[in-house]
Amino acid sequence: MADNGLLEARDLVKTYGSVEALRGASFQAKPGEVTALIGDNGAGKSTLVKCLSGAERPDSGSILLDGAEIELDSPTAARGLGIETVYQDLAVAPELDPAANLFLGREVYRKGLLGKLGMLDKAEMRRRAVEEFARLGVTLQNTDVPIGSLSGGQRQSVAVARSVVWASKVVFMDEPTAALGVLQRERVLDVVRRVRDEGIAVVLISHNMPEVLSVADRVEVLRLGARVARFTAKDTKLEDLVAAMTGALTQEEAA
Ligand SMILES: Nc1ncnc2c1ncn2[C@@H]1O[C@H](COP(=O)(O)OP(=O)(O)OP(=O)(O)O)[C@@H](O)[C@H]1O
Repeated sequence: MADNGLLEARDLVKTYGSVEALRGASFQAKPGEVTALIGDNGAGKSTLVKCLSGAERPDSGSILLDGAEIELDSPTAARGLGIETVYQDLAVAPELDPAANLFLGREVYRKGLLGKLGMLDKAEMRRRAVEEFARLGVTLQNTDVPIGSLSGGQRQSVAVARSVVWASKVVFMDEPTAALGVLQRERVLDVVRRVRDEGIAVVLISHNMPEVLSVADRVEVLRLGARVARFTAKDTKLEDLVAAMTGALTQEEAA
């Protein structure tokens, strides 16, 4: 459980050749809140998330966790600080069962002879997976089958759970409900809410504005590589979000 985890980006600049993907972008994600990161296509959302999850290095600007400046030179470094990312493209291994997916890359081994790593401890992984799925409210029809045979919503819930289980501070979710039906979408959003309620800072990247307003506590808007507006979701209408995304409404000076 996290009781801290304020993540901040200050004035991030990132260029790809002649393209300025981020032009002094700032951002804040607070513990125990869902912060939606929205913006039109090409606004810089993915680039910002990549910088904040260690997949890209900004050219300039600073990143702070709990008020202290941090260097994120790899996704492993970010994970080491409790920052996890759920990608849009469902990073699960379809041929493995849900428990094995939860522990993918972080497998539990039994102690072998002379302290060497022994066999995979499947029973322990399964026990912990059942516990974690219950905690996060992930209900699976069958936990003994390859995840590829589950529904899209169940697969996505496992993908979300997999990052969340290891995240102690911040989780980025890039369009976690894209391509899901209405009921499946609700199930994934319930998992998102539970994670938030455990005190993690959840960052939701979404193009679905009704979904943003139903699940987010705060909304930060990027436009042309800079933050242009911030909203408290409960006081905000869909039109306000659209106005900020298109540039009709500007609260903050773009860098
Ligand atoms: N690896 C790259 N090489 C060159 N240009 C890039 C690269 N990544 C992003 N860009 C450019 O940077 C800008 C911001 O892209 P980014 O993907 O961050 O936006 P986005 O807000 O996530 O958009 P979308 O909603 O369409 O996914 C775009 O103009 C994009 O073409």
